[in-house]
Amino acid sequence: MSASAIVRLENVTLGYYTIPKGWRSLFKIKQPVVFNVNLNVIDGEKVVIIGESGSGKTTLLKTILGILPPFEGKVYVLGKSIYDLPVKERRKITRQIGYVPQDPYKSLNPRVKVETVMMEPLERSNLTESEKRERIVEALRLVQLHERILEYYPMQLSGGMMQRVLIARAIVHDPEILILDEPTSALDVSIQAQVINLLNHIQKKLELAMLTVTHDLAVAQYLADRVIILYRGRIVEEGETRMVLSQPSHEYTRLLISSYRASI
Ligand SMILES: Nc1ncnc2c1ncn2[C@@H]1O[C@H](COP(=O)(O)OP(=O)(O)OP(=O)(O)O)[C@@H](O)[C@H]1O
Repeated sequence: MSASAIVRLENVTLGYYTIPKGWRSLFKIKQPVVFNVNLNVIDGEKVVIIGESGSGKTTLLKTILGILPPFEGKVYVLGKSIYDLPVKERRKITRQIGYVPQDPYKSLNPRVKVETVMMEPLERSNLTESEKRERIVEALRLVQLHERILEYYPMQLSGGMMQRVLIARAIVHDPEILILDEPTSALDVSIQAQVINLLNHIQKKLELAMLTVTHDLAVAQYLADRVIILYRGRIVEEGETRMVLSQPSHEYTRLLISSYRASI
């Protein structure tokens, strides 16, 4: 494996265990939803996985985040095969990932102040309270939020501000990679471009690797050095963004591009 690979998937097949109708819960069958995926995200690289709803994007992220062991294959994060490690060790590695979940409205507990949300990734660190505070203020500054919002509850924030809080929380512990699940899909169109610009700015400033999953070709166009097209759980095409979008080789990619063009 290359020394600078932050995330690497080798021949990964994964999915869920389901209980067939009429059977007791002892009897479970494997239901793969992602098949034989190979993926490599290197230091400082921006990769976007594009796929329609149900194609397996979130499932793929769950395995990288250490919460869904694959049926087959190896998942490396920061050079370690995470499912070959004891759970405690695995968590130590996956805590070095910054993660922004799919829906800001559902991801923030309405009864928990922004300050507590921001403190969470720093709980296990050796930093002093004032160093933690400094980190938090710096992360908020990077997402262009004032520290006074630490006293707010999520309900007092707009959707765009909630998303910025989630991005700030994902970078506050200085991760090696930022992983984003549909970072713009819950936001108003007018806010989407701002969030994309912000993410590009943060990625450049912190020199982070960034892995995003989305169904939205526009997100890929503005947020990816490299795109991966996922169709029904299989990678059907990948390459440099401009090349794939201008000269798609797979039928599904062509279809995605033509429906995107028709929508703008
Ligand atoms: N906990 C689960 N148990 C069983 N099947 C699941 C579970 N979560 C997801 N699935 C199934 O796995 C498939 C892929 O789902 P996944 O959420 O990864 O897709 P997605 O591309 O992220 O779509 P979306 O953008 O709509 O979330 C779907 O068929 C879904 O129904």
